Amino acid sequence: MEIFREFTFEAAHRLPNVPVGHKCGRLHGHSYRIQVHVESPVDEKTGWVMDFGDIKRAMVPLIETLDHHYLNEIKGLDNPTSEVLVRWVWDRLRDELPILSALTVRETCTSGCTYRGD
Ligand SMILES: Nc1nc2c(c(=O)[nH]1)N=C([C@H](O)[C@H](O)COP(=O)(O)OP(=O)(O)OP(=O)(O)O)CN2
Ligand SMILES: [Zn+2]
Repeated sequence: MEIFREFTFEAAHRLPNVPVGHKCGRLHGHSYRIQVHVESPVDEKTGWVMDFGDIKRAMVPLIETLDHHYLNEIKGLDNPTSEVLVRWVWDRLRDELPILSALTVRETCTSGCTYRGD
């Protein structure tokens, strides 16, 4: 079974590689949302895949690195598209959460990116 927990953070960014005049080349910010999905059989005794609190504990250091920061200044995020950001989070979370199955990053209510490690 797959469960998820959602996190939010606020951050500024600009996309340095977009065509001249593209709005995303200008400094702007988003209220990002990240869904962290984990998948494994439901444990018979606990009745859960894993404690939601343990997902939170794994994510907190990453959220602290991202929240209210200028993403372009963070190592590995010099071109902070949703696609780059979702891989950046995956690479830092996978060791803490071996049953990580998917990550969805939303920049806006209508735009986002899902990564399953492939
Ligand atoms: N594939 C991607 N395309 C875009 C990304 C991205 O990370 N990956 N990022 C952006 C910008 O960051 C932009 O701020 C968000 O894009 P968009 O959905 O266009 O935002 P709007 O809310 O302004 O959408 P409108 O429908 O134009 O109001 C752009 N593209
Ligand atoms: Zn943006």
